[in-house]
Amino acid sequence: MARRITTTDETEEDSRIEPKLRPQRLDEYIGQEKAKQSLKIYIAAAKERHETLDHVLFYGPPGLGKTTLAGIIANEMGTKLRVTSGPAIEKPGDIASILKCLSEGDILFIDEIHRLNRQVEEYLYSAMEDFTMDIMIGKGAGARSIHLPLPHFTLIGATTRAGLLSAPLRDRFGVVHHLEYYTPSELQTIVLRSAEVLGVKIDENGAAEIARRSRGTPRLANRLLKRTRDIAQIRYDGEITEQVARAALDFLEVDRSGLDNLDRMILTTMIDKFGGGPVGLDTLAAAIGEDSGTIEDVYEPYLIKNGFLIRTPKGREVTDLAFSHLGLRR
Ligand SMILES: Nc1ncnc2c1ncn2[C@@H]1O[C@H](COP(=O)(O)OP(=O)(O)OP(=O)(O)O)[C@@H](O)[C@H]1O
Ligand SMILES: [Mg+2]
Repeated sequence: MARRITTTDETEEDSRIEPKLRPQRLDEYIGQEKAKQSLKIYIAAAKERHETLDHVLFYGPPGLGKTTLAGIIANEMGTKLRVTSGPAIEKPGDIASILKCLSEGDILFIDEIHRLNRQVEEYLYSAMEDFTMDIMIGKGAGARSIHLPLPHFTLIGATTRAGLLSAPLRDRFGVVHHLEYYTPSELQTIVLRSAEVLGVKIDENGAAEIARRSRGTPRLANRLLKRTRDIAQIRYDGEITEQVARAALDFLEVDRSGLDNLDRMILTTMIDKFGGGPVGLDTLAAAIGEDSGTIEDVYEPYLIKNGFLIRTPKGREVTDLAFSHLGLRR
């Protein structure tokens, strides 16, 4: 299936443009007030004591700003950021060489930290807790383990699902924050800021229209801004007004609630073929030609969160809101 414009996963285009759009300081970071306020305090306190910040874990859906926050923390602490990811660290030797190269106060960012393998994870425990590591020297009968001190560092972990982290690893983070979906008004501010960085002409209402259709996700807001800019430039006079944004987003088939064709297809299939449900997940999957795991993990959460779909013991059911959104009657 073709990639959806509404995906919140990082695309190749996103990774080219995102570094430019990432806020560098806490004060430029919009929304996530709770996380921001507590980080502000912890950072100030650690700096005043000339200590490193406690290990930090961010969890929450893709594209909400976990990587961005890791960079901001390094900037605010005035330290170096070393970036890696769970799947990139294959063996204990890999993590040992990363840890060996850290300097006092450095920040180590491990993205997708739930994907660390068991052995690597166990290795991290002592590094996080007492800033030491045990390494094996030699082989066979002559092998011995030596105990090495490490510099004090801060580990920042990011994951989309905290539930996938083992308890011993989770417990070693002193600061844990869940990132929340953004409100339309926060996203509007983000769109206006990104437009400024990219040199795109846009007015308040144009930004609000993009924000409403961005599924609470800055990554998607930025992507829709870029696509809308292209359409504004070719079909209109370049400036994104509410009317231009509306026309562009309709053209991109992202509707006024942020639903795309696939979302609407799921809802209409449920209505046309199953009278709106309840319908079992597997039956629905077969009807739309997708596997049930993908429906459950990727397609359905946004529909459920926004009240278009509910899960009942008998299966999935569309709501009155879905009927009225599609202009249909029960
Ligand atoms: N609070 C914010 N203010 C402004 N821009 C933001 C904010 N949060 C995220 N962004 C923008 O959204 C984009 C995606 O953010 P980021 O890469 O940090 O998400 P993520 O949570 O790490 O996603 P993933 O789970 O896929 O790694 C970035 O380009 C950044 O510019
Ligand atoms: Mg990230």
